[in-house]
Amino acid sequence: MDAVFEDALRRAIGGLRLPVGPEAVGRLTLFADRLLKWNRRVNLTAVTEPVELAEKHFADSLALLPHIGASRTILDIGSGAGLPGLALACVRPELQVTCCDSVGKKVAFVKAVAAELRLSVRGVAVRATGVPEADSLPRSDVVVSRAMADPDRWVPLGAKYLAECGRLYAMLGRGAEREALEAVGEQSGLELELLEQFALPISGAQRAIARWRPRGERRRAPRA
Ligand SMILES: C[S@@+](CC[C@H](N)C(=O)[O-])C[C@H]1O[C@@H](n2cnc3c(N)ncnc32)[C@H](O)[C@@H]1O
Repeated sequence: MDAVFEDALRRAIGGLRLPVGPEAVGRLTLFADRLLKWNRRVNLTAVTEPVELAEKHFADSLALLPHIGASRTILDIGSGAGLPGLALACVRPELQVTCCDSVGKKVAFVKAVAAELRLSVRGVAVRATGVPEADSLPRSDVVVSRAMADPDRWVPLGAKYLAECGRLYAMLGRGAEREALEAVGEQSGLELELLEQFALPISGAQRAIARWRPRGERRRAPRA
């Protein structure tokens, strides 16, 4: 992977004030290098321009870091080539991360990079159906999807995988409407706890992170 990617990644991480050390930048750069190499024979991503890849995929995925606190387990449903799950594990190797996707070749890629980096990331090739045991997917402290489905479809599905005191996240593009996110949460017994709208620092592209908690749970510093 070239220096252009690494420089853009550092700039984007700095602009978002994310806690990412030099060793993690090294792991993320290796991840990006393998992504572009695999992408020549297996279609994993449409974004191959280094600055765009660094900012719009990698740094954007890492925007979840300040929110996950002391959580120990993360389930990324529809992780594709490992975003955000594998990227988060590059920065927080102590996390137990499960990346799931219905496309086997994407999961094969995640498994190969996780093995090379010796990260505790489990790849599961399955179409998540909302039944954790049947899907062989763990209930987790953080259940997240990025660009996987509209909140209307994601929230009722993702809610089924929450561990006790867990938090459900959606990583969204522009156009996240608070009222709609509140309503979709209510239908699944959840309460919208956070909606953070932000701009990526290089392109100015708009992003949002939404977080729901089980309704009625006492407000506290979340584990997630
Ligand atoms: C647009 S891609 C996003 C990939 C990745 N999260 C990212 O941000 O680059 C959506 C992915 O979700 C996967 N997907 C959609 N529905 C799924 C389901 N029910 N279970 C598992 N994977 C699913 C698709 O196979 C696809 O790889």
